[in-house]
Amino acid sequence: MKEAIELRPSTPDDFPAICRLLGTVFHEDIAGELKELEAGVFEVDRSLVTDDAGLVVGHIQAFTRELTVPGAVIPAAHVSGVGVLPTHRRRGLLNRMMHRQLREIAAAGREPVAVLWASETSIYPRYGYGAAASRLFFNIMNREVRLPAPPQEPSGRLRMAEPDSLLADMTKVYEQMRPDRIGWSSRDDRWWRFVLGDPESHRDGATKRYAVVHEGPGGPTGYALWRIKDGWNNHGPNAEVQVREVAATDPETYLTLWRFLLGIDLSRSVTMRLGSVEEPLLHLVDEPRRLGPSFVDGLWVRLIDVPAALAARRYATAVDVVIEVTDPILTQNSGRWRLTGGPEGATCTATTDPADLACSVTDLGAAYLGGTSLAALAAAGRVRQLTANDPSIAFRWHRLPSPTEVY
Ligand SMILES: CC(=O)SCCNC(=O)CCNC(=O)[C@H](O)C(C)(C)COP(=O)(O)OP(=O)(O)OC[C@H]1O[C@@H](n2cnc3c(N)ncnc32)[C@H](O)[C@@H]1OP(=O)(O)O
Repeated sequence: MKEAIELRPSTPDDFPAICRLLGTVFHEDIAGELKELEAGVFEVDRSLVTDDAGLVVGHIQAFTRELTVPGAVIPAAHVSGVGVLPTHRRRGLLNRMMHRQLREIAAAGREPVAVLWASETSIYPRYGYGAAASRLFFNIMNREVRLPAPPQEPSGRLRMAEPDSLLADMTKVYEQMRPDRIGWSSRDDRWWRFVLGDPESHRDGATKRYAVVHEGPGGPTGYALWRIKDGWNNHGPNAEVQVREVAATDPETYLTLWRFLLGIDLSRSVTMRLGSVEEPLLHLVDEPRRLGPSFVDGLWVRLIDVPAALAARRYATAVDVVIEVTDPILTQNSGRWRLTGGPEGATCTATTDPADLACSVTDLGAAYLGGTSLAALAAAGRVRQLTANDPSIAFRWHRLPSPTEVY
């Protein structure tokens, strides 16, 4: 018998209904420029809807992008646009969409991992997604922090212009940095348009987006994107500089960009929602506490193909370990896997040898980018270390993951 609510691939004709649905569940109006931005990255063949007698009541999609992981850049399904209408919630529709999507990604065999940003942290562990990367939220009292003095003879200059006109420079900087920045996603032209998109509805009373590029003798070495929310109170000017992204290929550029952002006239605070947990700013200012940093979860990782994913990244130290994995959804991942490798590469094969470590696919996903320590998960009782062969250090990396964008 046909199920009352059908789960089916989307068609191009579904797009307006999908926008209405996502607008409803995320409490915003997806129209105008915002709808165009969504259309620009929409991949109809990676979108599923649940359909109740012709009405789109649920949606899930994936984007085809790359992700930087320790020592490698790999294909990763970027899952997004998950929603179920309030009239149809808690009837298992997300369950159905999520299971089917995971199976389809696995069957296609292209992407060893999937990633997402979670609207609520309790939703995704049940589907094998582990919290793999944190981000830092900064709320900076910019008049109360000092940066080191600028160099006597700066090696470059700042050039402010319309963001679109700086696209080539920003792309150059981003691509130079991306191979070594764990958690960064590839950005083709469509994704740069999405990142630079500036719909009025996202400004919340702030200005349009501004951009500045730092130009060194050999070309662009960094850029920053921000808006300003104007404000005045009894003390006078009280504007907030809202920093979206700062990318710099060298420390001098980084310092120059932050000196510029922290010094914008009439501002009394600078905020940044997607700071790296290793943001160099923490080590530059004289009063790091005045940066007002707070941790939040960022990127969630799901290992689609455990052996392929484990072999795709590199390891900080030599590793030769047997991991027993449980995966109730993609059951082909369940079993014992021998991971052998180190900084130069790795292999991972099925084994019948006894396990050194036992964990769920969710916890392995959490540890995959080197941002969550297996030892910390073991201390929480989520990972079981069964022998003295502990791969915790090998799974870390010289940089912590620093995802840059919510998609
Ligand atoms: C990657 C992204 O796009 S993140 C964005 C996710 N979307 C949103 O937050 C938009 C608003 N919320 C929604 O649209 C819906 O509530 C959804 C999509 C989160 C859940 O859809 P539903 O169809 O109600 O979920 P479903 O009935 O399949 O529930 C699956 C399980 O998740 C749990 N669950 C569902 N939503 C939530 C939630 N918001 N918080 C905690 N647990 C949840 C359910 O309790 C259920 O648990 P069980 O399997 O132990 O019984």
